[in-house]
Amino acid sequence: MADATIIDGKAFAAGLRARVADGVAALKASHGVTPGLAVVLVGEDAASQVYVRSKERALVELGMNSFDHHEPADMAESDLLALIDRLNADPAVHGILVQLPLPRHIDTQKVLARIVPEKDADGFHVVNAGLLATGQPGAIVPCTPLGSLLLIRDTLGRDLKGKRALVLGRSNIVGKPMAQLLLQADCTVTMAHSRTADLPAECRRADILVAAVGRPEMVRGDWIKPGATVIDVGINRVPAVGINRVAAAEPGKTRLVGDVAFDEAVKVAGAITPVPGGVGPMTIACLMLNTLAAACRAAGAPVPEEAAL
Ligand SMILES: Nc1nc2c(c(=O)[nH]1)N[C@@H](CN(C=O)c1ccc(C(=O)N[C@@H](CCC(=O)O)C(=O)O)cc1)CN2
Repeated sequence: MADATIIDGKAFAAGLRARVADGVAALKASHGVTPGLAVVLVGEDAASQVYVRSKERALVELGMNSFDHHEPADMAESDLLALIDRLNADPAVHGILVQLPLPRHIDTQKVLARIVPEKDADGFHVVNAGLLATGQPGAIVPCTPLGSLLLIRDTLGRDLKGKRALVLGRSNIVGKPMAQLLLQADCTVTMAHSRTADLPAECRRADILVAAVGRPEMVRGDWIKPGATVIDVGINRVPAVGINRVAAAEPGKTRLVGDVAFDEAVKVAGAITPVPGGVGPMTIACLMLNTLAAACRAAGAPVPEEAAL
């Protein structure tokens, strides 16, 4: 059997970003509005700093305003809530993003709930989760599941009716919204997690397998149905030689792996996302899309089709 098609998330994300840039220019021309995203980072988490810088750079590249708020790790929760109140009230801010994880002394749910739902560029607010779960229009969809769906559609076409989909992982920001999106697309959806009985057998039934469990290379090649579409959401940093290998790792050197054992899975799947270069780049591209969509809604302009599920 031929190896799987590699789903090039980096290339798809570049195309999506170009479409967002066109949309931004069109909104400026038609309504005189420049979309703006407030990017809030609390603390010095190294990975978060990298992601936030990428987001701020992307906003500027696409012609949008980036309102950067980099706050100290010991910022009081009440001060963060007050900042969000100010951003909620600022008409130049169409979207608000609070980079996660937040420092432990801050209640994440309380902070996310404070963002007004129409500026919730991440789609994490319970109102947006509720709109998505009840299939109502206007939901802002979380970026990673939205990006994953766009890659699935690009691979399999828009008609996913009757396909068996398995979502491995039940987080509020990936697993649950991903399952809702696939359900809305008329897939038969199973949600699985670390406690699921006979997980390999459950996975083997899936035409579409989305792995978002945060465990390096957990999904093995023989868990995959031949020809399945595999979307690997995991981004795990491991010692350079990797897990499950005998040789010692070079001290200090790391590499990224997904939740799927890629070298095994690529021999069985029909199509698969790599890590890096698969779902990851779609997360930031979809944040740009959600910001444009929020600005369009605020201006009474049509919302880009890819954001209006
Ligand atoms: N408020 C949010 N916080 C977090 C989110 C989120 O969507 N909203 N997601 C993650 C981190 N994240 C964006 O914030 C993110 C993760 C990974 C990538 C990405 O492009 N990954 C690359 C590899 C990058 C590397 O070399 O380290 C890839 O997979 O190709 C982008 C964004 C947690 N927090």
